[in-house]
Amino acid sequence: MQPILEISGLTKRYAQGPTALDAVDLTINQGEIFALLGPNGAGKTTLIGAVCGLVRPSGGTIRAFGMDLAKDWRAARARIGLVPQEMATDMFTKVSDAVSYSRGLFGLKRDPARIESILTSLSLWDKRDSQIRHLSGGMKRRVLIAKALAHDPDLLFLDEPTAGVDVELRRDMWRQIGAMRAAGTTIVLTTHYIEEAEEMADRVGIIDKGKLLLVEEKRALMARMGSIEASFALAAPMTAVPQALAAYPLALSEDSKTLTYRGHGGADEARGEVARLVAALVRADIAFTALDTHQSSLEDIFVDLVENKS
Ligand SMILES: Nc1ncnc2c1ncn2[C@@H]1O[C@H](COP(=O)(O)OP(=O)(O)OP(=O)(O)O)[C@@H](O)[C@H]1O
Repeated sequence: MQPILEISGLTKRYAQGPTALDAVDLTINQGEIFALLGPNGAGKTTLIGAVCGLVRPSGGTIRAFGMDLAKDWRAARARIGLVPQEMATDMFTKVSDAVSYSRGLFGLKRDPARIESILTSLSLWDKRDSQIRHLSGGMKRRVLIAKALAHDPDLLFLDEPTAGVDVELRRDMWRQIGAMRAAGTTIVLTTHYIEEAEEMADRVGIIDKGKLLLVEEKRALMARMGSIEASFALAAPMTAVPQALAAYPLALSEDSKTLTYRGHGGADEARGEVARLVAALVRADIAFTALDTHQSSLEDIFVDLVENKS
């Protein structure tokens, strides 16, 4: 895959604050959805700000589309879109004017057909003549996305796109983001909703206290660090794990009534292993009355990583 953004040794020390970014190296590939995960204050917004020209780095380099941002700033920035956390637009502006204006900021000609297409794709066309202040919180979020798309960026940053929105709108936003990727846009989003990264990202980066702790394919990460626990409630208590099941990592509870399996791997592997174990129990004539399984999620992995480093 072609790198579209190459960040190297990026450091930001705020004068009156902490080291918000500490020598971050990160490459974003063309066409991917990359989720940057981290707790509050981890440095996510600072990282986006450095790429989008809102934060002046203390050190390091950023190359976008092969251009050094420090030198070819304007040309590189023209191909980058940013959906910020908060709206800085004049609330009295009409939706379509706000989006047109954003396009104009990048020196592009007016293009009413393009604005219509963006507004339609975000279900905002009906609201095109409404002043932004009259829109619901969810609609305002969509306006932020429309404004970021107005100059047809190739690389789009979304800073906490679904913070504080209801579940329905969140799912809708995920669909929208999926559609943008399908249309060829590379997407970097920050989130502290792990479910969001789990649902959408191709790759995940975990940042904490300004340091990038890990960058990995989501599937590989979940397969490498994932785990599964399966507990069998036994029909009859047993005194020890039978020899026939010695090959499985099993533990018997103190009351001898529950047999628990703890294994590692991704969802598919884990399901296969539990299915084999069930067959082995049946062959060994061990009856159980209930089976309870827990598959670790990206959330468990994230908590493990961030807690172990702090
Ligand atoms: N303008 C600033 N001046 C001083 N310190 C700052 C400034 N902006 C951010 N910080 C600090 O830098 C650190 C990183 O902040 P940043 O906003 O990048 O984190 P974040 O991961 O985006 O957090 P959140 O999820 O809460 O938005 C925090 O400790 C924050 O307090």
